[in-house]
Amino acid sequence: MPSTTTVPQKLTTVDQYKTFLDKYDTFLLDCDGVLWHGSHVLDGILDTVKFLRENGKQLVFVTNNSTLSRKNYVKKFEKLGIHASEKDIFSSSFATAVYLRNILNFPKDKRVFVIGESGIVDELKEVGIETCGASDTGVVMAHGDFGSIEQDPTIGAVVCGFDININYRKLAKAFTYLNNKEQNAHFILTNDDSTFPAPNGVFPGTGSLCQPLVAALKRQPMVMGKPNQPMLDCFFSNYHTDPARTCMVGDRLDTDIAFGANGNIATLMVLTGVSTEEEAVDPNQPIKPSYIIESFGEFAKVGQE
Ligand SMILES: C[C@H](OP(=O)(O)O)C(=O)O
Ligand SMILES: [Mg+2]
Repeated sequence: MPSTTTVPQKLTTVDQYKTFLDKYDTFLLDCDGVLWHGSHVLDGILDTVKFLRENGKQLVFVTNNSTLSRKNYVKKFEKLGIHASEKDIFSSSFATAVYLRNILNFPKDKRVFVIGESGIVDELKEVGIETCGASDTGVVMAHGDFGSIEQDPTIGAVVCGFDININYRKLAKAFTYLNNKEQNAHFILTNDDSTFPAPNGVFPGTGSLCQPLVAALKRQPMVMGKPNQPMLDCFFSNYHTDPARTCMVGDRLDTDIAFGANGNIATLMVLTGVSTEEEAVDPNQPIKPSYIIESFGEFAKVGQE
């Protein structure tokens, strides 16, 4: 149940895998660091997904990666050999759109300035929210250009997600809108993952990219993704699974495992992403996984017996 167990159980044998799998009907699967690194599917994942589905398990994908919309995630999954439908994919860009529309009731006459990629733009468009800023990609500034950064009263929120082409101009515009106290624009992060795993290591993630704004504004943003309430609400308002037979599978203690703990479901931490086994068993670690396994692809061995 809640992932604050004192000692996580390390799964290492096929018998232990079987016993574990028999306990759960639904698996919430993190993507980066569990299923893949970028566009490189990890060993055993395709066979594991096939085996679990053949045995009636429900797989739902929950990713803090805001760079794609759910529609484009479906295409990514298909390209990588995994069938997935939009309703089974919860991305932080989707959670952001749901939050702006349903919780903030975002005004029709306002726009969102985006530091981020198409995932945010497309998901906000899906709920009828106009965006700007994404087109600033590649637009560099010269020291004489500060005059081109002007107030914009139509901006009701700044949303910051992973933006591989983040630049000073985007930060200067976002700062200008957020620093205008009368405008009172919302400051929203799709997720605050400090890093993300790529095939050749970890790199700065959204939580690191937005720090210039946090420092300049002396203001903390609202964060949508795991382990926070907007992503929890997004999943649990769409899926009514039995918490006792639902397990979150992730590679990060501070997002995935904390998300499972906040949702009062069991958690399985894999060692193919960011967090390490040493961190997970550290007595000072506040949130511990229920279980640990080398990789999610290990479960393919149950099907190969
Ligand atoms: C952003 C990305 O999200 P995930 O798919 O792991 O939630 C990551 O930080 O690894
Ligand atoms: Mg991950």
